Amino acid sequence: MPKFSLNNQVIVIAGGSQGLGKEFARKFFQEGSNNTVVVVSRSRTKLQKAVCDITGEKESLELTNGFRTTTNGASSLVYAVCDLAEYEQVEKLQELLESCSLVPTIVKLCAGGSTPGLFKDLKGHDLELGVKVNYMTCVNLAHVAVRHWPCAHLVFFSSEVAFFPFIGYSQYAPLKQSIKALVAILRQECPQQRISCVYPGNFDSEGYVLENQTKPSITKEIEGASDAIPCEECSNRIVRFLKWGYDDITTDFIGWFLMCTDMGLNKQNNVSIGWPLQWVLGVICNLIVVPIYMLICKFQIRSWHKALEKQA
Ligand SMILES: NC(=O)C1=CN([C@@H]2O[C@H](COP(=O)(O)OP(=O)(O)OC[C@H]3O[C@@H](n4cnc5c(N)ncnc54)[C@H](OP(=O)(O)O)[C@@H]3O)[C@@H](O)[C@H]2O)C=CC1
Ligand SMILES: CCCCCCCCCCCCCCCC(=O)[C@@H](N)CO
Repeated sequence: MPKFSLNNQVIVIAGGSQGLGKEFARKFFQEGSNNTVVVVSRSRTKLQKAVCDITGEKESLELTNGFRTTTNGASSLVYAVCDLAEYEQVEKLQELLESCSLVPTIVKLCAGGSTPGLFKDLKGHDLELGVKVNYMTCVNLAHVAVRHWPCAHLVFFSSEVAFFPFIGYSQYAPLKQSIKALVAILRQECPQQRISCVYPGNFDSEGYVLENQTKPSITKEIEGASDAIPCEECSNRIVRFLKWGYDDITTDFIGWFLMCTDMGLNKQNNVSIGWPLQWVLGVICNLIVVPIYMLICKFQIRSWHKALEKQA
């Protein structure tokens, strides 16, 4: 299994134009050496701005046929426009990388985002976007990676809601649970490949600011246990865990605790921090703490519905 290092890597960052993806790009570019960082997303303008922000240059470089990395040990940062929800576009991206003799050693599958709201209030378009942005981007890129880059370390980004889906996240949580299932299967099918999965709690990104504009108050209330941390802090924690060799990663205490309650058959071939403790704590909590919490939660949701009815 490859050890995680910030040096001498070829890194593809899906969703690298903003938020956590951009923060990872900055880290590899500024803190590491001899890296080739490729940030990938749909929006050319966002990508160009992200690259310029990180390099401090006026111009950004697009990955094109014939691109060659520098040979002086410095890192390069380039962008590639690709809607990762479209399989053909992901294949084109792979061909482009191959034409530049770039074989990724790390793939970060950071694209994702939610439109919180009650299921009945969401538009058909929102539902489709939820599937595409959160799941199709991951499954497409993972497929190309497994076929063409069997030595690459894959880092998936799910969410704490994969352990506990709750009111307001119908457009999002089922897809983050799907990522967890995909990861479990890929670990069995590709034992030679390092496959990590991060289950972040809230962190303060562009996407987080946007989702908060439509987030129902009850959703905010329940997820209050996961205070938003800065992107940089979030990426630092993730890097630390990856360096220690953990492959199931949470970014705050409540996330680690939620994982305890979900240690069943999906926890094979991998370790998370304090996993023996997680098994034991999980058993006890599922017997005692979870039933009490579910009652409290049920009560919170019922009061919220009642208050809403009164308003109407
Ligand atoms: N912020 C939070 O509180 C939490 C976030 N997460 C997860 O962590 C990851 C990073 O989150 P965050 O930084 O907040 O995300 P942001 O919403 O800030 O950024 C999402 C990125 O994904 C890209 N993207 C979206 N759709 C596509 C697509 N079809 N093809 C290619 N790129 C795409 C966007 O770029 P563009 O628009 O240019 O395509 C953008 O760069 C996500 O998977 C998110 O679900 C998990 C738990 C909590
Ligand atoms: C005994 C059990 C106690 C349980 C307490 C429950 C607390 C739940 C906290 C969940 C926080 C979810 C954060 C992720 C949100 C996310 O993914 C979005 N921001 C999307 O971008």
